[in-house]
Amino acid sequence: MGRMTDATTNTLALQTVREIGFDKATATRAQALAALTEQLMASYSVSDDEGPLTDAVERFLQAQPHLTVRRHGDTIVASTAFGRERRVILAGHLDVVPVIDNFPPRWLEPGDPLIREDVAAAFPHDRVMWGRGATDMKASDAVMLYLAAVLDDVAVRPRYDLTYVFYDHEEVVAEKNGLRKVVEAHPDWIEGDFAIIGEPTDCGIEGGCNGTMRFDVVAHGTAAHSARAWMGDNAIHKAGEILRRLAAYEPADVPVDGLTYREGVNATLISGGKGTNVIPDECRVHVNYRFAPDKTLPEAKALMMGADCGAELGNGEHTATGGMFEGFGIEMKDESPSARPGMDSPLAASLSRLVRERTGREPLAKLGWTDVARFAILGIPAVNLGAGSPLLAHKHDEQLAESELTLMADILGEWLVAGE
Ligand SMILES: N[C@@H](CCC[C@H](NC(=O)CCC(=O)O)C(=O)O)C(=O)O
Repeated sequence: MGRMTDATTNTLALQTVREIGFDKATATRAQALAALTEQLMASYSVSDDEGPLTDAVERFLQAQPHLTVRRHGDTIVASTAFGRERRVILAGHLDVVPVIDNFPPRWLEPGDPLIREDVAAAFPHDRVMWGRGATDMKASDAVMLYLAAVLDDVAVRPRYDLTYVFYDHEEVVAEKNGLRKVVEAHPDWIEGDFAIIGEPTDCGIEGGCNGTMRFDVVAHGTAAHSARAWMGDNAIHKAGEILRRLAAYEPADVPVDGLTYREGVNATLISGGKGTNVIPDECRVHVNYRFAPDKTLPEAKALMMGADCGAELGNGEHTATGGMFEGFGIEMKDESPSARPGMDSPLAASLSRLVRERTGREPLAKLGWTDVARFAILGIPAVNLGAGSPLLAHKHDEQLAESELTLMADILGEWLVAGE
């Protein structure tokens, strides 16, 4: 499913950087942010391989005397105890999607042909960090680690107590999500009045998030020799109807509480066939549905496969009784709810005001799925605010202009110190 061979993965994992840090006495803020970003990016951490990076993050946070550091699996939770009335959570995931010739990372100097035109146009004088995780979301992790080190209540006195969460397995099936596991095992570690998730937003605010569900749509047939095809029934040909329905789908823009969420239904993987001269008896189209926060998970499911999924066919498969894939087999793989924008909470509103002052940007809708949805379920208002363009997340040429690091550090540093 898009993963590299073990040999390639192992070679890349061996190149990983194992220590992160900067010299507090001598590094400027820009140097510290650049160093942390470089080290995080050079630490190979595709989902399932976050261990070495988690160890390095844990050591870095343990070296900060004002933090209490706890670990559950490959998730680190580091908290202050400044005695403030309210607590803000800063959360970032450490995993990245699989690399595609974009690891190890490197800095590109202005004028380098690998710098995208849109990035060069927006940041003509910047160095650019190129490689997997530049936007999703090691740049933001670097900024949050920097803040964790410097907001110590001695040199800088934050308005809030702070909890930093660096977690594993965000990019994959929900049951593996490290934040979910910590919330279940240690709910008292994740208490707070507001949360900021560093998913990429170009240093603007992105409110709420689309929900996501992934499932296989299955066409069945009968195997036979391809020289005697009439003895079988070709499942790959039948899957043409699944692709036709997908191609006919028109993405919808859905306004929710002032933000506009774009929905989507897309095939992301396809498989079928057992031999080059065998009529295939099964074809699976893996479908990803992104749905706006005006819909609950059951409502979204009903649109894809009917309100009641029909009889279990075995191996977890059901027949869709309605919706877009009516008549085909459905095997659910993963589902995560959407979250409404929540921009009316006082802390979200004040952060949003500061972002507007500093960048001129109005809040937008988060189109990917993020853990703001988890915080919403916990009753903790949350927004996405991170360095790097969300439009570049998961792309081969993922990249980040260096000044986004200082802009994010400026915004968060100022807001956490000045407060509401
Ligand atoms: N369980 C889900 C997890 C998918 C999470 C992933 N999130 C992002 O890429 C956020 C980046 C952004 O939009 O800023 C996603 O939305 O695919 C699954 O496995 O699908």
